[in-house]
Amino acid sequence: MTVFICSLFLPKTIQFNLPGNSRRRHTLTKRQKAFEPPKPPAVPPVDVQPSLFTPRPDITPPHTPVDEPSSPDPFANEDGFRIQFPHSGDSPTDKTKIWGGRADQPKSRASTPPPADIFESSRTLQKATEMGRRGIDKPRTLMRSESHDKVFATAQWRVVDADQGNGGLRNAALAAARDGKLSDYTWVGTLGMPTDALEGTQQKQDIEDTLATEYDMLTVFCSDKDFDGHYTHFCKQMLWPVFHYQIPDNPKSKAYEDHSWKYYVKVNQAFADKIIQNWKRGDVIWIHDYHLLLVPGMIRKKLPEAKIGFFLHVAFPSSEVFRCLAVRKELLEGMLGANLIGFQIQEYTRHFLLTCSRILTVEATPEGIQLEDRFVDVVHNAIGIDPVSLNKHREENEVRKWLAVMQERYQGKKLIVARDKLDHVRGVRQKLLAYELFLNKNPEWRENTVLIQVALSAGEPTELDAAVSDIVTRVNSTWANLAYQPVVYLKQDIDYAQYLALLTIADALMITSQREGMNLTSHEYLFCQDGKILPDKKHGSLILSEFTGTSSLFGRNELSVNPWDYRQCADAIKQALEMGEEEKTRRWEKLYQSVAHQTGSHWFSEFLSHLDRSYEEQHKRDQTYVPRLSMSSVTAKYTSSQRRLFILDYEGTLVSWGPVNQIIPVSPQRTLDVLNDLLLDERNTVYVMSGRRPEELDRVFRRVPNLGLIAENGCFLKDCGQEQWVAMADADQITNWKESVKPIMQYYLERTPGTHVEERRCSLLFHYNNAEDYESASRQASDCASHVNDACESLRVHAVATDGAIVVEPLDWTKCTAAQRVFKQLGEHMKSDEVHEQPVDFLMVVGDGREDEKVFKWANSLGDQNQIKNVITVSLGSRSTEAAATLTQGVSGVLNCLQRLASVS
Ligand SMILES: O=P(O)(O)OC[C@H]1O[C@H](O[C@H]2O[C@H](CO)[C@@H](O)[C@H](O)[C@H]2O)[C@H](O)[C@@H](O)[C@@H]1O
Repeated sequence: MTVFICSLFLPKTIQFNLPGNSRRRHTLTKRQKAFEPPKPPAVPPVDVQPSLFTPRPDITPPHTPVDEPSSPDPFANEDGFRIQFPHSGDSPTDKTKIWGGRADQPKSRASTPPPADIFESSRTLQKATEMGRRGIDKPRTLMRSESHDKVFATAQWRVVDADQGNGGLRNAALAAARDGKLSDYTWVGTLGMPTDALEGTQQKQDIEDTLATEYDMLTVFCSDKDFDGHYTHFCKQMLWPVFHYQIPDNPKSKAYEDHSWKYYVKVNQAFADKIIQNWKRGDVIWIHDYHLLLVPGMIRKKLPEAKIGFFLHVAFPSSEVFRCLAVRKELLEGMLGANLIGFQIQEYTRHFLLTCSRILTVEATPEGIQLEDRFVDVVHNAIGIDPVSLNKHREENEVRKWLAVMQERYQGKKLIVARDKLDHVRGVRQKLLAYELFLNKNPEWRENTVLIQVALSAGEPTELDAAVSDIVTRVNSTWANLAYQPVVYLKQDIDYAQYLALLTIADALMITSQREGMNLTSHEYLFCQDGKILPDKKHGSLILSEFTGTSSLFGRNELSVNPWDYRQCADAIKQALEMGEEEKTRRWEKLYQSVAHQTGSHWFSEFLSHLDRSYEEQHKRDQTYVPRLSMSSVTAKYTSSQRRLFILDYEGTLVSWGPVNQIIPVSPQRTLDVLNDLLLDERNTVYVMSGRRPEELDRVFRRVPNLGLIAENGCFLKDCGQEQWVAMADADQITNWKESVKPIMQYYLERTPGTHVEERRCSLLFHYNNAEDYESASRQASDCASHVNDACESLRVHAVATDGAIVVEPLDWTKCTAAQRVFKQLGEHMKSDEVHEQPVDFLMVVGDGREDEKVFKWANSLGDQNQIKNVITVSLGSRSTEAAATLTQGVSGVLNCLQRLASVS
């Protein structure tokens, strides 16, 4: 059994040894790489603040990017997108490596050809500058042309760690494998670099083979243009902002444009195809994140039996935001191809369930989504870090050396640190403004506090870069002096050793994301603050945005802030720096517990075990798995029992479905005959259950004396042989919620021609089957349902979608509660009877709908607990079911079955 871990980027990629590239670079030892002397930049970088940080002769600070003259953009493709190369925003991966650009990789062909006078070398350097990477050796001048392609087709290459992708996921998988929780696994993903130039070459085949055989990695190749449209445009300009609440009301938002959708589909399809080609029965497929939302559905179409998990690492927004996406249905349907969908925290799970119920008009329960033919489990399970590897790496010499440099450099200063990707979502601008306010308000802290902000480029320079740089300049020019610089702003990444040193020496970490799925930097910070490496620096404070997933795990032991509230953030900085040791330790200990408990390895194995359970459970409910009812077995059980109880659904089971909005005057004679025949045997008790009103059922069954009736899905009960109906539901409660729901329904009614509202005693129905425009009416109906569910949550009612109608009904009285009452009464009735051990020794439940599932479940549990010797639960139709048997011949199959039982003695 193989576990396929599918993420957009493989943990490995390819580094080419290009002619003209310095060979020295490839032969450097790890140590040499870390301490190689810097090459001074040709032009001082514009966006890096002059720093007082004087390097010691044996330690090399990072290279600063080189400013290149601006030139036409050869990376723009025909759709006007710009090729961008992704890079990591979570913690740097835990290997010392060159945080290099892509000088050594093929250029994308997604763009139109560059003007002849543009040399690739300058483009490469510009890319490196943009990407904020470490200095790179200048390759020989290359044109992006056939000859350029040939260079790549023949160049030597090697497999290296990729610096893009999800570091948290990678670390969790490695940790799970190390801990023995994951044995045979194969990664599926792209190389995260342009590959058109390799097309048709032996090189490409060799790379693919090497990754497959030596690294257990399946490479997904897609054209540069598809990748660009998928990642740079659809993922980064549409999904990423919307998933992080950058609402398309903003005139600059691109969320309404969908011309890059086709690239998103293509890349998702390439992933699905790769997995389908390699899948074997019993394999597990686990797909990760918002880049691959369609893959579960695409695989499900081809492999209905596959075990598929999906985990969303980023936030899932409120349904009000998600519904702005033009392809909202397709995205949700894609995700619902999985057996289990995971989110980081409960809030995202709730949003997803509600969004599905609104947009797809499907039934959402707290456990998941009931589709017509399948159930999809939905769960929240937060990712964590890997303390074991973190512990190992922070012991390394490089970390200690950087600590020594920083201790000396920042002696007597309080350090607030941060490392974020520079996009709007991460709230770097808000953080700097809050810091500025803090310095303005607290003169006593000026000259004693330094904010070290590492900012990773998020692609092209934007207005945000300029705005952030302006604030940095303003703060520094206001408060700096010859010996002090209040903000150290590094618009580039740092290596892992520096990162760990930064987290260890900090007095506070400040995260002000406007939204973020989780935030593992804060976990790593807490871990590094245990005082093991620097005993006199420990238990630093954590200032954390309340809009991160992590914040919901930390129980306010962090200094929780709203990043939009600058004053509060500024006060939090002061509080962090002035907090007494005792309070710092108390808070840190609690936070550390969460981090240590919820590790990446734990997350990984938990999800996979949950997927196993969901898959098994869903298969039990699967129509193709649930066996057909065996007539001989049911007959044998029937004849061997003395006290039989039948609970039979009415419409769809004993008669075909009639128009829901019309009163049915009579039942077909055959149904009435079969029921009467069953009741001829006095060992039989028969109840019919329905969503219909009591008076309707009275009319329909007036010629079946001794029949028990359950009306309005359990709100009314009429026992066998009784004249009177018993109201099960609390009348006041019903009146109360109806008062709230009616105006909501009225609102939608007025806006949707051809719909009507039906009032039953205990439920309200919004019928749209005969609407003039069915499509738009069904959207209105979903909105109506979610409106009711939002507004009436506390009133113990819920709105559910049925075929052509929204039904609002109470949560506390169901067909199941009525069936339980019937069973209880029979027990009480028979208490004094010593002949029989069980009040009922045969229970048969037959149904076809959503409301019948609860009755099946309850009945099965009575059988499991041995409270009833023979339990038979039978479902009709094609929905997934809790029933133990199915009948495929519809109503006539049910009537034949009951008739046969009635005819045996
Ligand atoms: O920038 P991308 O390549 O599109 O990827 C998005 C981000 O993915 C990873 O972060 C996400 O997963 C983390 C672990 O579950 C979670 O902590 C974070 O909140 C998510 O956004 C990756 O670590 C980031 O660098 C990427 O930007």
